[in-house]
Amino acid sequence: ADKLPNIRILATGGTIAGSGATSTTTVGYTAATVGVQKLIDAVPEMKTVANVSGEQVFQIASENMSNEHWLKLAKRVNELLGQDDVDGVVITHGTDTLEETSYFLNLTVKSKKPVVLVGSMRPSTAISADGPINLYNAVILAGSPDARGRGVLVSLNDQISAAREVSKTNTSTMDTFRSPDLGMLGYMQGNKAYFYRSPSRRHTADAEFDVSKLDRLPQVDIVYGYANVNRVAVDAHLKAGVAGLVHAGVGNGSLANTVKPALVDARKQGVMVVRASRTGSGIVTRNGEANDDELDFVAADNLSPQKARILLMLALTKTRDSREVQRMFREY
Ligand SMILES: NC(=O)C[C@H](N)C(=O)O
Repeated sequence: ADKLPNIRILATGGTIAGSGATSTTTVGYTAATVGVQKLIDAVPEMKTVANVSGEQVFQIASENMSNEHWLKLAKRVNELLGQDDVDGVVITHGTDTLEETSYFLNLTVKSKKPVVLVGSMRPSTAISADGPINLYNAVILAGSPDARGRGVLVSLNDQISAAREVSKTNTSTMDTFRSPDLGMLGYMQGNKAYFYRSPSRRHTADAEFDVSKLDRLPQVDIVYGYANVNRVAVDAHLKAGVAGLVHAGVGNGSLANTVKPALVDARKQGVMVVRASRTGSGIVTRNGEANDDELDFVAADNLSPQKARILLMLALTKTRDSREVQRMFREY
């Protein structure tokens, strides 16, 4: 067993650690009830592919994920990856915000060692639960030399995806994790990881963000665009003292006449404004549907509003200069 990789499993909750009333309960179950040792014991096959040990970092349904959870997790991952006796980390996580935690770690983990996020769509008590096979594959992936240096990875449903691109796209099917337009990085098949490409934006060891000394992050919120929208939400966030706002606009990040003046007011008060899109794919062009140079706004590139929020929070830990923030949105 000497040559097997040492993989630490950090458990955070979610449906993968959920249980239902019966084996046919696949909705209306309770997330985050099963502890990490039980998750490991359910997949004894892992012992043949890695030396696995577990640790419960917290135990929540991922709709309750917070900045504080992220800081705690990032610090722990960095601590572990700094140890010679840890070759990779697997994080079990609820699927609702899995894409957000992955991108946060993609920007804050300081190592080339593999970090793999995994979840499931069916609770552990269900017929054909997907958690055990997903966990098994995630452990193999985290122990694969080929996974090194590719940024934080997400693996469910026999697929490998990049933290920056992947999103939960369906409320309940097992093929819910997709990277619209850009596609996955590879497959898990026959106990092996197969890669076909790598993310091209900066990440992990090459990222400039450092959360090691932070115990909170700047407040950044999202406001949504839709027909008949008004400025109430922007004003409320402004009043609450937000440091940044991501506008999940229609189309190419368009701003309604009713909302634009509110965002201009926000910017004048020092709030950083990022224009994103609610469409789910594509680039929000700088100076496209709004004159960002003149308004001093930032365009989100092709980051979803929820991922733009994460990059903006981390950007605001380093700068209050909108051009510098725009540079980061080009590079990460
Ligand atoms: N499938 C899941 O994991 C959903 C659950 N609500 C969670 O994100 O924790």
